[in-house]
Amino acid sequence: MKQLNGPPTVFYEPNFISEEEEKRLVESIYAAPKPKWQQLSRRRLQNWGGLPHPKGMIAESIPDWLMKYVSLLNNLHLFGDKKANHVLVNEYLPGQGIMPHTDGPLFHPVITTISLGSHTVLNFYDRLDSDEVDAEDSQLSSVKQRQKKLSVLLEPRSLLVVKDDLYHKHLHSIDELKSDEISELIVNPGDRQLGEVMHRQTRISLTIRHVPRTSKVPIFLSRKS
Ligand SMILES: O=C(O)CCC(=O)C(=O)O
Ligand SMILES: [Fe+2]
Repeated sequence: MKQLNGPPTVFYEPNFISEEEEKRLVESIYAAPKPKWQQLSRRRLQNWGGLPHPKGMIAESIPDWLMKYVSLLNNLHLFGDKKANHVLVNEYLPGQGIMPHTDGPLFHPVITTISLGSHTVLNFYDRLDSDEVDAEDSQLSSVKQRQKKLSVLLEPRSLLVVKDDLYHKHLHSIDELKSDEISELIVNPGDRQLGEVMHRQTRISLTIRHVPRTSKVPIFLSRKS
């Protein structure tokens, strides 16, 4: 996997999956029952594998069409001696994004992301001493004063792996834009020219992680479903 021209703890692999695989994944995600979607104010998401919670995640099995990719990453030993057991699906329409945040203590500090349908640009910021890191999925309001440190162009079908320092000491975000301009901050522009503008389409991301605290469903609960 390619190491980027930035901190040593970010890896990027273009065309990690094929167009056919991308198409199948998108179809399966949109075939999920409607209540599987959780609508946020400016994007929507699906949780697979359970709902991460400070008290532990009640593990649910991940369907085969998705488990295929979880196993693929596990077999690459990307999570050290851990195995990924959770997939967060985020859908972003053009103009949608995610505020600067850290993924917090609910996850083992390796984030792997497969992008589908569109490119986007993921930004990283230094964490300030005043930032509360231990807050769950801490969203920070003082965004405006924050300087972007680097950005990564995430192309459709690519895999991104972020870990260790970049996980703990930085925040990440996606700007709420309909298009992105190739800037000097992008560490992997490929053969794109500075100033080139890329228009976003609907993007779906699969964030595949290991949730350390899990518990089994109590028998009386599993019977009810
Ligand atoms: O969509 C992405 O690539 C990033 C998602 C993310 O940062 C998150 O859900 O915590
Ligand atoms: Fe995140």
